[in-house]
Amino acid sequence: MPYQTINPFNNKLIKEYQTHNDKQVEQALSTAHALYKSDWAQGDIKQRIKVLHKLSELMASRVDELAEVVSVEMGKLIGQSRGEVQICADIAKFYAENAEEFLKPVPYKSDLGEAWVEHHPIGVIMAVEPWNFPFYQLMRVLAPNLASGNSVLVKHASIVPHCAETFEKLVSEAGAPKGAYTNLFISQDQVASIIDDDRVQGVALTGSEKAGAIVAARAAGKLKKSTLELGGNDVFAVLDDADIDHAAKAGAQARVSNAGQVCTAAKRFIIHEKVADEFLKKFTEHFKALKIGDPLDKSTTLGPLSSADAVKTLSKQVDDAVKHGAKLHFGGKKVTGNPGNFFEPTILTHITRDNPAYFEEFFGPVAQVYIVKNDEELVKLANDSHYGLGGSVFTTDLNRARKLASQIETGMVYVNSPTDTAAELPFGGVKRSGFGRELSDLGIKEFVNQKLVVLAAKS
Ligand SMILES: NC(=O)C1=CN([C@@H]2O[C@H](COP(=O)(O)OP(=O)(O)OC[C@H]3O[C@@H](n4cnc5c(N)ncnc54)[C@H](O)[C@@H]3O)[C@@H](O)[C@H]2O)C=CC1
Ligand SMILES: CCCCCC(=O)O
Repeated sequence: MPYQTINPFNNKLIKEYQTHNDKQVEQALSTAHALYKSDWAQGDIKQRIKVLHKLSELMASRVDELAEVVSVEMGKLIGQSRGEVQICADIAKFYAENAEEFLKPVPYKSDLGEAWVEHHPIGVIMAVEPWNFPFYQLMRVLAPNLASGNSVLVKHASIVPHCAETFEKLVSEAGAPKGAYTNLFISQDQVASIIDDDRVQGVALTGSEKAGAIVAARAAGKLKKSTLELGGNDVFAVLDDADIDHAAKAGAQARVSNAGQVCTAAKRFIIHEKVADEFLKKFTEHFKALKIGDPLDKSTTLGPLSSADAVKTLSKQVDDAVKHGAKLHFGGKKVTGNPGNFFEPTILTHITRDNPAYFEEFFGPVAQVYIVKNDEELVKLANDSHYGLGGSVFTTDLNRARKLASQIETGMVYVNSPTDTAAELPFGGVKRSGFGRELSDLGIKEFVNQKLVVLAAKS
């Protein structure tokens, strides 16, 4: 698959990038491994933290320039792209300020003697990343691993090569030595060969279930650990005591942000029957008010999908859902008369469990609305999913919210807010949404050797 920059707003090809051959891959792997063996990785963490501080400063000082690269290449609204660049700067700064603390030796009380756990890098990590947050997904894997001393090789999605190349240049400009972070324009087969190589000790993937299953199986076959952050079908639950104006506005935004192409987007809206009519009316009003257009235009509130294929997939999913009995409450079609990859904001209701849509993730501005009688029905419906990534509960009763948050089978639950992300908070899911955690203290320990040392009490 070629690495191409095609602007989703008008489908114009901007640039095609040269792929890397096997000789170049070997060179990258050899350089990354040699760096892992060097004082850079094995020595004082301070030299690595200095690079993360610089990387954070570089990104924070170039928000507008970098945001435009994102919006032109994958269609994100310019304001949201700025937010993505800023959180990347925040993540680099977070690990610069906290990695030393996270990785310091941890003492253990034992009768066997003085005991502690040290944290050591394990080698070269292969990262496979998607297009939907083209800088954030890279920073999420680079920052903790650069801090711990692992070298990172990255295969980015084939539709965001300019983002991939730009990020690699930023890491180098921040002072990282060659081999610390290497972007590879390579094939899926080349990814498999890299995973097989003994110098690679871990694999991190964000993307689809299909890709995750293939890549994690390859890693497991070579007894290597992987972390997976995959699809989601997150609930947005609105209880009978919720602030409906707030929930309707937050819900619409949570569904259409990044044109709905977010693994933790609100996708299944589960509404208490007492407030269903009011919520649906207000939610629909917000969808009606959306303005499609150029992601670079600040007045645009709904951008294009990342590719023409993404529109085709979403359109077929909506048509199939209706064929199987779903009601099209609003929208439902590709936007015509426009060269861009635009799909109407859409609301589907009356989806029964035998409708394929019931279990499907819609990676676009398509909301599924369900109505329940009580909290018990809500939890049953919420957990009746192959996925388990994030979720939100809107209510004014926080005790009720705490109980529901504990009962919903996902990796993350937000109360009175859409699912979000921050450097200091773990991110990840369960079931077919994957395993492992990124960010926070959990993210930096996924690919370190947590080595026990014991000074025996009795010789
Ligand atoms: N969890 C998340 O944040 C994301 C989830 N997705 C899910 O993935 C679906 C498709 O989006 P895509 O970007 O096409 O996801 P994808 O899973 O096809 O691609 C993600 C990354 O994995 C790579 N990849 C795919 N198959 C591979 C293989 N066999 N071996 C090695 N690398 C492989 C891709 O080239 C890309 O770099 C979306 O509809 C959504 O369900 C997509 C983007 C982000
Ligand atoms: C702002 C939320 C980030 C979600 C990243 C993802 O879709 O994998």
